[in-house]
Amino acid sequence: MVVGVLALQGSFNEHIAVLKRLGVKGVEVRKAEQLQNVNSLIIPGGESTTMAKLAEYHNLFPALREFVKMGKPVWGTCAGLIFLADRATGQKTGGQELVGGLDCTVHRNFFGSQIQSFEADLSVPDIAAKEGGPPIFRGVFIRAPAILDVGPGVEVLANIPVSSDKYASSDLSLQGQKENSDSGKEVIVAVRQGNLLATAFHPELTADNRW
Ligand SMILES: NC(=O)CC[C@H](N)C(=O)O
Repeated sequence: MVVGVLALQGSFNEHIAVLKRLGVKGVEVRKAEQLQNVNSLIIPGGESTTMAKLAEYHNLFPALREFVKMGKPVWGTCAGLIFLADRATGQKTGGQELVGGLDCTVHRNFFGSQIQSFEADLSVPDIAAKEGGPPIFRGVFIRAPAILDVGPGVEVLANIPVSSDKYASSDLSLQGQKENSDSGKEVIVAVRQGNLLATAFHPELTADNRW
């Protein structure tokens, strides 16, 4: 198995290092034709507008869309999640091109600016059931996006509580977002839809390899 890591910008080195740790061959992907030599792909975190500009410059979008459509496994982390989403809000003026394929709406920089980056324990029962280990995963959120809604074919793998002021100032209050058991609100931060996996956080920056 050869895993490609989109290496235009962002945390691609960190993903390659984890793959190495797992004994999996990871290769950097910068050109469309390199996608033909990999079985699956990781789209790393970084800055999605910059990454999209670089992908556009290298004419990568058609090949990336084709890769997703072919049903090959693709995992997007953070900016990579934004790439995979069918719909995005909170974009810079003029928006940005998306690969799409993942039936969800993602909100860029949902939790605020860079200094509002944080770590949080996430409840991950599905991951624990499939991969073993504790039912908790330490999520590293760096100027992270959040998923505001998902289509019926999307499996939610992790949520995070959102404070009521954040909730009131976001698009969420309009969308009847799910309430958690403590009557707080939550947003989605990890999903799976068939061959696509997406996380708003950065598992490659932790020692927990389950994702
Ligand atoms: N860590 C990340 O990938 C952050 C994503 C970034 N805020 C963006 O919108 O592209």
